[in-house]
Amino acid sequence: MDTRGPLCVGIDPHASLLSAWGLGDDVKGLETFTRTVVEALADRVAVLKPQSAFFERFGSRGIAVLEKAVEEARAAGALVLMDAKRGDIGSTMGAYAQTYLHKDSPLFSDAVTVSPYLGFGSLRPALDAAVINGCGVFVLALTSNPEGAEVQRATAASGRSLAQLMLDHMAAENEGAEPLGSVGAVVGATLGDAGVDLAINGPLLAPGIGAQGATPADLPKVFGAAVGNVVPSVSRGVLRFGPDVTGLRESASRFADEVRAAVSGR
Ligand SMILES: O=c1ccn([C@@H]2O[C@H](COP(=O)(O)O)[C@@H](O)[C@H]2O)c(=O)[nH]1
Repeated sequence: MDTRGPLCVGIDPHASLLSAWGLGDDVKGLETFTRTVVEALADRVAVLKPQSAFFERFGSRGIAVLEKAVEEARAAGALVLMDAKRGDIGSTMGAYAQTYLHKDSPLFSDAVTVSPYLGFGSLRPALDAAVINGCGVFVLALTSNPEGAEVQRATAASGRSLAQLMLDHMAAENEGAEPLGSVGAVVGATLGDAGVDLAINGPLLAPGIGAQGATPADLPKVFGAAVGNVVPSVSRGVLRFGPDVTGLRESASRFADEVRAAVSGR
């Protein structure tokens, strides 16, 4: 993030994008789409975020495309954040941790998104694996979709919102870590003022820029004093400029410039 700027670009091979790129909605189309994005961006953006669902829908052959993309993106110097939003009882979380956060796994990634809504403690195997293996987890706090609020803004027994309760757990995990801890939060860029304490001493993934209507200019309002720790994420907003490699690069570069201007106030 220091050398490349904080932008994260999502790899979301929607059927509609495959079609717009002149590709089939099949494994060959998926492979061409993914390779094009990785070749265009992995040597320049800080983070690439494959959305696992779009690969899983093609079964084992889709997963094979995903494995190759993870390996090639990391080899080109991008961090890979696997957007899989896993969450389960602790014993099953252990298997998810092995899938994404263990070095000998074919899907080993720099970080994975997880859901804490089976209880923050259920994430323990992933939290521990992240620290041991030098990786990260991004925990859902306040998601970018409007439906999220009915759960995430609900009041917990402590009187805090559920999202704040989760953020407080994240802050405890990251306490004392420098420069930032291994536990990040997912907080949508679409929220207006987030209205929670985001001082978790960890990175803040901000999806929702582009197709969901948020812009980089919204980041200071949503994140306040924590804006310097934000990793803004755009998928369709960049991908719609493909398959032209220059189009993809220019679009990512425009978003990166807008983020820089918004965060520095210039
Ligand atoms: O709160 C969340 C968490 C994750 N996402 C994911 O990010 C991308 C957004 O894609 P766009 O095309 O930029 O809208 C997608 O993979 C979501 O599953 C999110 O949107 N909000």
